[in-house]
Amino acid sequence: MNDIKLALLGSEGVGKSAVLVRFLTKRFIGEYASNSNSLYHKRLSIDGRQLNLEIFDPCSQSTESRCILEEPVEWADGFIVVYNISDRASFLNAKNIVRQIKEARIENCKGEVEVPICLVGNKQDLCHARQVCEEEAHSLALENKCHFQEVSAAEHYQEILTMFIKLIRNVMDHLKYRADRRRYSGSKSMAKLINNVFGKRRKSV
Ligand SMILES: Nc1nc2c(ncn2[C@@H]2O[C@H](COP(=O)(O)OP(=O)(O)OP(=O)(O)O)[C@@H](O)[C@H]2O)c(=O)[nH]1
Repeated sequence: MNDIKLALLGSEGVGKSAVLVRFLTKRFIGEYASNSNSLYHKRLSIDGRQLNLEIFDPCSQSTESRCILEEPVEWADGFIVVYNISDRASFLNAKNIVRQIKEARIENCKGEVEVPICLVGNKQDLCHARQVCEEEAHSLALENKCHFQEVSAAEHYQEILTMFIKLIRNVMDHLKYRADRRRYSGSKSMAKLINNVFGKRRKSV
């Protein structure tokens, strides 16, 4: 069973919990009384593989909110960065969060730049009050090699499901790539070691 850890990040009130609850329960629940960070668990099967999914949903109002970007960035394998399409400030914050995730990964993971991220424009049903056009968000996603999806947690389930599945597949590929790279560099250093120990001797035989 593979463990996959995801974190939802974004400004207060953009609908992080609503997006997550839609994915987990297929339902939209208008208000959440949560005032603390939450960790959700879900088992699912993708491409014939059993996955153990853990999803971190931080609460913006919590006193622990200062660590919102510090801990999940090290902990998570993939990120869902949410903004509200009718709130430009939340988009600018999302942009900042994407940049911070990338910077933290470069620092913590020896220059690793590729991070599975999905940029999500929520509250698509409020398009009459739109402050962020789809093209602008799409360009931001392209620049940062992120997935991008506009959704409405209030109205639709399918887009949210598709978005999660895409991100999870991306995380699975990424984890496999990292494991292969580790194995390859491990076998390369083993080959070097063997060569150092036996190489010269072999020459002199
Ligand atoms: N119109 C509309 N409202 C939404 C949508 N998603 C969430 N909301 C509303 O936005 C408000 C905030 O939603 P939450 O899911 O609590 O947002 P959050 O980002 O988890 O908030 P914090 O935990 O405080 O950071 C609630 O009143 C939701 O009902 C949506 O797709 N459309």
